[in-house]
Amino acid sequence: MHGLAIRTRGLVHIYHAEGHDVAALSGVDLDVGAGEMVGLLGPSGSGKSTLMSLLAGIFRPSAGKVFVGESELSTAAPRDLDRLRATEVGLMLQGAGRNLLPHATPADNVRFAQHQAARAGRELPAPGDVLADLGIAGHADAPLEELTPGGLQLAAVAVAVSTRPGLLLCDEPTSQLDHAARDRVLDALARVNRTYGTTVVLVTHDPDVARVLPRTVTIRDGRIGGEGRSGEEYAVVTADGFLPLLGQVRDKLPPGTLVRIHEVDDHFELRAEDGGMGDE
Ligand SMILES: Nc1ncnc2c1ncn2[C@@H]1O[C@H](COP(=O)(O)OP(=O)(O)OP(=O)(O)O)[C@@H](O)[C@H]1O
Repeated sequence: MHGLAIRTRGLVHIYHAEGHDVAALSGVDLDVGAGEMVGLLGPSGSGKSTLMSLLAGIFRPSAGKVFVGESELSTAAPRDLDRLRATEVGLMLQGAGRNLLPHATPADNVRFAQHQAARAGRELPAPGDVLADLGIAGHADAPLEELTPGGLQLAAVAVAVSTRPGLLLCDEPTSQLDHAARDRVLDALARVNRTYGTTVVLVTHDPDVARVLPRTVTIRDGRIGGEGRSGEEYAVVTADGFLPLLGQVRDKLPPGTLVRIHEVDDHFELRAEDGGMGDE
């Protein structure tokens, strides 16, 4: 068991686009325990892919800190980031094809993905074993054209876990798959998580996927807007003491509304000053 924990503090990322800057993340405090499996949800453009890139050490944050295991990625030397990506962090980009060499078999793809880690002296599993874990050993030496969309996605997972990383990051691993293929890919990710203790973070837009994940984190406007536990939604108090409003409550408490929070016995009541609208 060798999962890596994630910790971000005050994470900010600004893209310097032509003529204007875009704040993609504006203060993300996220803790993921070693060996957790977490879904990252949120509307399009909310900052999910940016967060994944920062966790993978592809970008450096404009401000704030990112810890993956013992490594602090925002200040790590480029060669340490290279080494981490080659060995300890598996990244699966959106769309199976972006993760695979088109003219190589699944086994060759896994071998190729292991190359840098082998040079770094990491002990590596046999490509056949990696593919067997994902249930596609039978296609190890088949041309990629012979694989179904679900099979291709599993081959992409195999590439991402070819070095038995401590952290696996997957950007929409189940999009564009039918339900049976989606469930096979989800099962495979859950098996990797269970068997090797790999920490898994996956971006999804699919409510059915979100429902079966033990934990989800929703990004809204570049911040953590809520968390889910087995389908139940919660707001999360930020490190600096802010509490975002979720869903309908947000419509009922427009900006500028004055609220008081009362502690009553074993719970809190939130009372708006304009006549009780939005009680509780
Ligand atoms: N290279 C870039 N240059 C400028 N702005 C960017 C760049 N990449 C992303 N953005 C902007 O940053 C914000 C966050 O984008 P990001 O791709 O992280 O969101 P997302 O939640 O992953 O969206 P989606 O679900 O559509 O993939 C958006 O406003 C987006 O337009």
